[in-house]
Amino acid sequence: MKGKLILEDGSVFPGTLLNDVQSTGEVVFNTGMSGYQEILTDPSYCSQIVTLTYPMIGNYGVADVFNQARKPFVNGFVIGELCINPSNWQIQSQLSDFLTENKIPCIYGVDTRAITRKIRSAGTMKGVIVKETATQPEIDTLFKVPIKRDVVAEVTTPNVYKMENNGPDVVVMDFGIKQNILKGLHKIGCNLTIVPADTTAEEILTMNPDGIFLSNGPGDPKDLKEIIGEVKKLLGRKPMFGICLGHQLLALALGADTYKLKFGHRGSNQPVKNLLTGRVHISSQNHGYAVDEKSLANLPVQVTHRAVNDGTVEGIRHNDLPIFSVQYHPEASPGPDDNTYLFDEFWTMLTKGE
Ligand SMILES: NC(=O)CC[C@H](N)C(=O)O
Repeated sequence: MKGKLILEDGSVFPGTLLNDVQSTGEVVFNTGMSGYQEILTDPSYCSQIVTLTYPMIGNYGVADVFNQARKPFVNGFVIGELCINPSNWQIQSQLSDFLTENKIPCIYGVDTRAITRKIRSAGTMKGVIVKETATQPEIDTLFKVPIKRDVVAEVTTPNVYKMENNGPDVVVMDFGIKQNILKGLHKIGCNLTIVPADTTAEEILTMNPDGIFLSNGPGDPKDLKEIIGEVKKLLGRKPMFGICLGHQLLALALGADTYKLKFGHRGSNQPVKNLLTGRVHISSQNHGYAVDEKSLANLPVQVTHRAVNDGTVEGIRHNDLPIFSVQYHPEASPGPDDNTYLFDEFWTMLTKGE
């Protein structure tokens, strides 16, 4: 069935609908050459319509091992060529079946590079996926659907659970955590207790962990006022490490500010400079917001990492307390493993308290 992606500014990108599902969401692009299943199941994309610049998608199928969450949370998927004869030794099913089973609206055969050029110049915007025959009132109704804001509540774990190990006890605040972050923390030996996003500082401190981890997650960090209040109460009590949304929440709790980037950083080869070592690492990224460097001026916080492409803040560290965080994704999935050294730094903090 023919369909189209329509952006808020009126631009139209025709394609073919994989299934009969229409959608509204914030349209964002990812430049990764592989990793479509990890992108689909990364909870940080909740409520967004994701378009991929790589021209052929689905060529190695899907397999459970790539899932980053219990299900995909994207609101729509816009791709170029949809591969229908995939091959991979781990393959369990076809991407098209995975999308249909999970009711993910998908439009393929679309000029996704044209969408990307549009968003890069005009900025991220709202869009809808509709059938070619949709009437103007139907399109208007879809555009009126607000972009969901209470997204962390949708993706967080409903219950506390554990991933046991012999090392230090770490409480993981789950704002929409990717599986590979849990694997990364577990691999270095951490004994993990994963708690829902609305767990209070008092509840966490009662567990008396050796450290606290703040996860990635969807949405605007400034919408999470209550969580920021709880994170504030945890500062200085335990070593803390934050990734992506967790980094933004730590910064906000420390008194800094965040802002929305024009079109975000989403891809698997984003260069980041470690200002402490001078080395540039290639990183996986997925963020639409960033910490405002000016707002750090009078805080006891230093910028440790910077995006090479646009100079924005990619990592911070507290001058006196064992607290650090990065905006990008050291756990990769998808992307390179250049940055797993950050898990080792957390380990040092947990075991030496510095
Ligand atoms: N991956 C993330 O944790 C993203 C954080 C936040 N939702 C952003 O878009 O900036």
